[in-house]
Amino acid sequence: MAGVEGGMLGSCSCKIGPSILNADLSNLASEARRLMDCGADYLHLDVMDGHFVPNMTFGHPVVKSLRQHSDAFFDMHMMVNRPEQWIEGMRDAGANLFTFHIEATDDVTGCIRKVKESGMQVGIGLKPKTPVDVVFPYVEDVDMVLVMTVEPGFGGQKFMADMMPKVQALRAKYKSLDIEVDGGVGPSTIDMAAEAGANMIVSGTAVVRSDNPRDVIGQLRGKVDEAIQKANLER
Ligand SMILES: O=C(CO)[C@@H](O)[C@H](O)COP(=O)(O)O
Repeated sequence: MAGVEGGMLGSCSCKIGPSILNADLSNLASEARRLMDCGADYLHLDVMDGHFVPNMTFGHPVVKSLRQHSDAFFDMHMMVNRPEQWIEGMRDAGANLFTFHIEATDDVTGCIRKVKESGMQVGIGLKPKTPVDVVFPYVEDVDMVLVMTVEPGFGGQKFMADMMPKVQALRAKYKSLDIEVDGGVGPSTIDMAAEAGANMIVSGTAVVRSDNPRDVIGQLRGKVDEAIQKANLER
């Protein structure tokens, strides 16, 4: 079973992580199995506290239960205020990657350090209105940067193409950084994300509501692999 030691980041290869937000949450274990069996590389688990975002989902007790049924790499997207308070709980629940929002804490450096000390990998997320340069001072210390391509809080929203310059700016500066995009990503928008330089692709509605999630995951992977190959040839 994958625990907090389960490393996956660092190679800047294509990874597809379905978001379970719009899945059947009453059958989380079978949804997790279904998505991993369809070729997902990891699961993106959206934690919302009703304060940082106007929606609520679940916390570490649910993650701990899910861990009993899944070996998947758990990417925790912590849409919560004061993320520090949930580090230990998520680590004990079996989370692998703890991604907090830069807007959610006054102590970004301390939060990064605490996540690392817990043994989990660490990501920093940026809401759409947050400029990308605020994350630059921390990039060398984290495993991944998440560029939100919708306002966090709900699945099924429209992809914000105007977030792509942030991805491009990060990719131009950090060739081997894992860059994740999240929100409205599917077969009709993946080209923009892939060409901008994203390599970790969160896709919720487009995958979980599809009649053929395997095919959607394959399409997303194909576009990202193609863009990575092209970028490597151009270097
Ligand atoms: O974090 C969020 C929303 O806050 C995302 O993970 C979305 O839930 C992704 O779902 P789609 O936009 O792909 O439906």
